[in-house]
Amino acid sequence: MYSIPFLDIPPLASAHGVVRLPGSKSISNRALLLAALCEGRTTVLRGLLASDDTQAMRTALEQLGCRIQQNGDELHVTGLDRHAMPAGLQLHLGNAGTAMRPLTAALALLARDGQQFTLTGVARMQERPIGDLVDALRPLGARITYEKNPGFPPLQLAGLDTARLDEAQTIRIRGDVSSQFLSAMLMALPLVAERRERVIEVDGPLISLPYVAITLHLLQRFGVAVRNENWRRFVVPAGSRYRSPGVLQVEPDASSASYFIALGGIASDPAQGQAITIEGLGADSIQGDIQFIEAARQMGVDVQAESNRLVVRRGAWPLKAIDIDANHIPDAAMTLAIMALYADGPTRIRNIGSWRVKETDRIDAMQTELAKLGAAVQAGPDWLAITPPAAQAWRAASIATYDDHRMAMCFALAAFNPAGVRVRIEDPRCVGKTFPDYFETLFGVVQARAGRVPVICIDGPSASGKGTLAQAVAQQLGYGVLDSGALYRVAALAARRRQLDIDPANARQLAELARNLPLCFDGERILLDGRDVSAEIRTEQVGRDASLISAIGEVREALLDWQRQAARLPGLVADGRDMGTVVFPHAPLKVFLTASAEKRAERRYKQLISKGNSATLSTLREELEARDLRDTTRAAAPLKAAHDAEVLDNSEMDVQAATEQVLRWWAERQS
Ligand SMILES: Nc1ncnc2c1ncn2[C@@H]1O[C@H](COP(=O)(O)OP(=O)(O)OP(=O)(O)O)[C@@H](O)[C@H]1O
Ligand SMILES: Nc1ccn([C@H]2C[C@H](O)[C@@H](COP(=O)(O)O)O2)c(=O)n1
Repeated sequence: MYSIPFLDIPPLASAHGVVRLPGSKSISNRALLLAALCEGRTTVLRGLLASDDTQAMRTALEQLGCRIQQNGDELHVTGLDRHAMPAGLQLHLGNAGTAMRPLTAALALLARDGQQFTLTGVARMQERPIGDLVDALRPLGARITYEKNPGFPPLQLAGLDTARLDEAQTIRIRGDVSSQFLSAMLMALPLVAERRERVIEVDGPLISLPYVAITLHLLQRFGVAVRNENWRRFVVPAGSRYRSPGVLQVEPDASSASYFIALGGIASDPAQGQAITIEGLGADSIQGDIQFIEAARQMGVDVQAESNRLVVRRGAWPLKAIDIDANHIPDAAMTLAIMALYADGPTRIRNIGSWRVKETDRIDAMQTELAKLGAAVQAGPDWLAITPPAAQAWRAASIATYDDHRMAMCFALAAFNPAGVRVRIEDPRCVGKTFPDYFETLFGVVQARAGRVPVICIDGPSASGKGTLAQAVAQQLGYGVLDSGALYRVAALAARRRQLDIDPANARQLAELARNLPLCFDGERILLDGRDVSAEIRTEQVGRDASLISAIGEVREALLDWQRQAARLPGLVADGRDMGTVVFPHAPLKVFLTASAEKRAERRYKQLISKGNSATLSTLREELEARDLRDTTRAAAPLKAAHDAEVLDNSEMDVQAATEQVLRWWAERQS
């Protein structure tokens, strides 16, 4: 997950490959709750989504006394003992509507007389309506009060007046604000349907009907067969009781699939045999958002839906503009708004009033952010119309995401714009709500325009601080880091282990060894022949050997592929001696980092002492100067500043100041 202030997505050209998506949020949070309501029984949930919203539900259930154990990809949930639930709890549900609404209904009916719970969430959750659900629960005897604003969380629950529960007639609920109110009631009513049936009638139109279908499907899996009378009236039969299904497999999220369906339609080239394949989700899905496929097809995308897999290719290009009632796919419909940028005319998305009460007012947010890219956008109370920008009228934009995961995910697709401008996604961490690895998954199947992954080169002499600076810059930008010196160190160590003299006379064997290094990067660890050598390669002895082996041209040539392969999206910071001159000559930013020999020797001395090694300052300085001499005077790729490098002397500069300077240069290059 990218926990950085912004993520710059460079211009992208194409996409192909296979993706596996995380579990459905809607199914995951319903399944967690229903498993918790199976008193004493254990349910094994497979493929459950791990995200901010499911964590909110999970934490709340654990606070209530539910036992939840992770076992690899499985979650073992043992149902709550309703009589042992601790009272006086405050449950913080973040911005998870799929936790707030169903837990409100379930706890309102589960709580004993006088047993208190507070349900709250982040600021935006406190602006998301819940009054219709509370109004439906009160006639049943649920004691619920608003802590701040009437109609909105936080809520105080204070148990159930069972006398009123017995008297209660048909429950009425509005269906036109959020279908979660109806779903929440449907999941809560089996808790009080032991002796008599419970009936719900929907007032007004019912929106987002497919989400109610998921609820009914899961209720069935958990042993409760609700009678659905034409989506207007629902009957929970007398004697209903939750029973664990044993094992429940959670499908990949169909709303999350919409980004990759759009991706295939925008960026895979069928002439080159390219496609995006989505595994584990297909025509048999129980999720309403699977109907996004139809909308994508209307726009000209070629989608082949097998029972458990989708294969997506670009069909019509440009995409076809459409006019669509998207009430049945409100979440996935946001992706249509981005696809509209690649269409042959204005696209109109109608009947999406529920967007206004989601994580943010999505109609306003979409209108504002699409306009930044150059689109002409009109909006009404429940519709949006998007006219795409002309090919060269696209503008580079910094997209605000409003703490809304879907804003971040769908706007990433704007990076395929024909003008080749970059797209900045602010607060990319917000995707943690439903798809923490969204950007990693995306970058796994897309290619940068002209193969140009952004690379920042940092070259310079030993102990100038290249590695430290590279890490700091990469962290700010979410880029990967190439420590090319480590490759020379590993090659030298491998040669020593094979008792191969580091001598130009052995150039051929050394190069062969370097080309086929049995090397593996495992996070911070470097494994050689399967053994962790991360510490061993940092010794002064290996440093000396690395300096010798790096002077052999054939070895340098052999290590080129290793280094170039490190250039992966969203970008790379490469540190070494010849990053800017040889390995990445087209890099848009090259920094030559230097400092006086005195300062560098001092830094190395402190570094070694702090790690418990013995060292003397004068010897270190001599060795450092000898290394400088070898590195700068060797014939093969000597250490020198590239002609177009920015020279940065950090003798009197701390790491933060140096990092800020490099980020300033990078920002200039971007604009
Ligand atoms: N600007 C700076 N001011 C003070 N200390 C620094 C600065 N930059 C780096 N250092 C410290 O200097 C030491 C050496 O830094 P670092 O390992 O990043 O250098 P390097 O150039 O990558 O070295 P090598 O080429 O040998 O791998 C580290 O302990 C680091 O914390
Ligand atoms: N691109 C590179 C990186 C490193 N080297 C040489 C120079 C050093 O003597 C040796 C070890 O590098 P360090 O880990 O200290 O940065 O490898 C090089 O020639 N080219």
